[in-house]
Amino acid sequence: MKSENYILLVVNPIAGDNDKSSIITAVEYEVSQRDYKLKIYETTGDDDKNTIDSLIEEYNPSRIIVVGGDGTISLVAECVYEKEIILGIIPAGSANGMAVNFGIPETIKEQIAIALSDWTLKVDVLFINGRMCLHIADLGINAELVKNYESSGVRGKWGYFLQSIPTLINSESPFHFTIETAEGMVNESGVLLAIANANKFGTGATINPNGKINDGIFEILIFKHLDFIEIFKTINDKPDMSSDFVQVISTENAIIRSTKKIPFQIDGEFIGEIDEVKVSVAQEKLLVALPEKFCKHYTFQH
Ligand SMILES: Nc1ncnc2c1ncn2[C@@H]1O[C@H](COP(=O)(O)OP(=O)(O)OP(=O)(O)O)[C@@H](O)[C@H]1O
Repeated sequence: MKSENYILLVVNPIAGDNDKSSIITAVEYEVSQRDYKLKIYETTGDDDKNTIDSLIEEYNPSRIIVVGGDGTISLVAECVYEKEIILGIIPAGSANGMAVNFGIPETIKEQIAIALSDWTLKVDVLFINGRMCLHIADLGINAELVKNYESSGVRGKWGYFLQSIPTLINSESPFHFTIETAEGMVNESGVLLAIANANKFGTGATINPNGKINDGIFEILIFKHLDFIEIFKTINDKPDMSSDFVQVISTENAIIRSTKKIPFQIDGEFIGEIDEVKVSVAQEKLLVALPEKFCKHYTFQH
């Protein structure tokens, strides 16, 4: 193990379809101004988790900064889970839902300053059918959108939007769900069941305004019908949380069953069609460098 103070920079060269060299140069400069050494690792898409685990063993970094999309952030989150290694995020993917949710600003300069700062927060993570979820998973129409978007070949928010109209028209919704928690059993039909650790979709739409990222609970939201006016309001940050539009269950553990297999996504990655989901929360297990305002907000609420 190396004795110097290292930061590991994990770069996904294909994320978001854009060149990362100016970001790497800017990070190199900022790190050189501090008392750190930098080790850069470019992901290959093949066995990256094992390689990053070995680099952690070898370099003992105090911080890992990710330049990539939600998929790369999740990958590194698995590597630093329950460790005292700070995760820094420089969003460079196609949708960047986690960065939106963490209130990370748009400019690279600010993003680097935050990724290197001492403002950190320990956040909850969810485990859903054994997979880590930092942000939001869902069953139903949004997962169908993610699936159609991934297979469309059109990247970015525009591609996501283009897919939404045929998906909404062709969907087999409503779906029928049974939700089992320590509090009891709930039966409900809806077009979308979201499992939310946080409160925004990758598109920026607020679906869970009361969600807190470090409270040791998660929310299950069953949207009963997706009417276009309500979707529009939700995207504009004024969600209708009335009970005829959405039912909300807050809990620590749940088993969700559906009468038929339906599309399922975690953190923007389409997983498959399933009819049973087991969810639990692990409180404050991931140490993330976040904007000062965001950290203060959650520290004082907690
Ligand atoms: N060098 C590489 N070549 C090809 N694929 C790679 C490489 N490095 C990582 N990947 C793949 O990139 C994906 C993660 O991309 P990430 O989510 O970070 O960015 P993204 O642009 O938002 O992508 P997506 O739109 O697919 O979510 C993983 O599927 C991973 O296997």
